[in-house]
Amino acid sequence: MKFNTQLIHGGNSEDPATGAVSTPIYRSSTFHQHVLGGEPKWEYSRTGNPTRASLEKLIAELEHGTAGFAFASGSAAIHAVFSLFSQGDHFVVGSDVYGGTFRLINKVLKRFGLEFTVVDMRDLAAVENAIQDNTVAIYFETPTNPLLQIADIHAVTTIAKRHGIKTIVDNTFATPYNQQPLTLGADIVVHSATKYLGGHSDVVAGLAVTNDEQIAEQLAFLQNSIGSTLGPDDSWLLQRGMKTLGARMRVHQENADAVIEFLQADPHIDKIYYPGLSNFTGHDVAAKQMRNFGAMISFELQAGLSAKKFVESLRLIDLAESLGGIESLIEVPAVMTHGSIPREIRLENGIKDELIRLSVGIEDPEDIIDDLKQALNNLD
Ligand SMILES: Cc1ncc(COP(=O)(O)O)c(C=O)c1O
Ligand SMILES: N[C@@H](CCSC[C@H](N)C(=O)O)C(=O)O
Repeated sequence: MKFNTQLIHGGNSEDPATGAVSTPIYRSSTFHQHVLGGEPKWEYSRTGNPTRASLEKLIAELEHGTAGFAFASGSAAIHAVFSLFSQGDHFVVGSDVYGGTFRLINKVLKRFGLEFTVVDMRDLAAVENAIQDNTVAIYFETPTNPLLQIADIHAVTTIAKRHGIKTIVDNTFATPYNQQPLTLGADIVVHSATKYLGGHSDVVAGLAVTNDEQIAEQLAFLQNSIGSTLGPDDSWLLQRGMKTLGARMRVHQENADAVIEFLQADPHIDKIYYPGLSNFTGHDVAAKQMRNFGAMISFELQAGLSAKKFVESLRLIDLAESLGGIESLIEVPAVMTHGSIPREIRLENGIKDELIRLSVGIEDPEDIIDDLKQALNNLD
């Protein structure tokens, strides 16, 4: 089955109990057991729920994994994945990951004895040099949030395999439509499904996928033990949204291409961060490992122009945290999504105070561009 067909017919395309074409919402916390001490397929909804199971099967299929796991948020999925490891284990982490992931690492996981070295994932020598005797995994995003940096997944997983350690990739920005890290050697993929997978800014959810049987077994154990599972209503909503991922991504891309062309020509713009630009570091790697470059664009205005005035002047594009929804969203990472990272570390990692991040939606591109144009001209 090809990708778009899989989106629509994957998971449990027909409910085994009723033949329903849309997986029903099994809003039941527990299930009748016919035999005492038997091995029922369904026993309790934290352990397993048929609506969630359909979604978990679908994401496993889309990412070419063997097992998928749905969580109450992307952060919960990431937390469960790090919970696979133990006190004293060391990780190499990409220097540009979502601010909340840094917060989880620095304020929570370190308290439980996990150790981290932060590295620019574009520098493969630095990645290898950061590996220690107690390193167990490399964790990174590509493209990254918010600088759209590109890491060579196959090259990183080759290093990891050479050292007998695991690779974990946050595939939120690319989605399995544009990139499938497990096929490039990664062991675990995580998603904030709140973003492109859900696609309508109406559900908070997280997913993890693996093709390693042992990891799958442990993740099932952790998902049940920690209990941060996705409920049946949100599981249904997420799978419903995912059915149109391919169709949405095609329009997101067309619109992003148009917006890039506009931004490149506008005199108010100083710098654009977008892997589709041929002079952007990592462009060749992105072209090799991604189907297309996606619809996340970051940029900086010319010195002296106010990012605050610009984003507050927009009329159509919403000033809001999050991304990947059908509506265009804009934000200033230093103040909003990455505000939890101390300023000196943020600056060290290249996230300037005035950086602007745009998630290009699927509205008519002329309207998106007209709005950008009027807000930019308002700065004159
Ligand atoms: C790349 C990335 N990973 C993980 C997360 C965490 O996801 P969630 O908000 O669903 O917890 C986010 C945003 O929140 C993100 O942008
Ligand atoms: N205020 C939230 C930040 C949410 S960021 C959401 C998303 N990852 C994005 O990058 O837009 C928090 O403190 O967690």
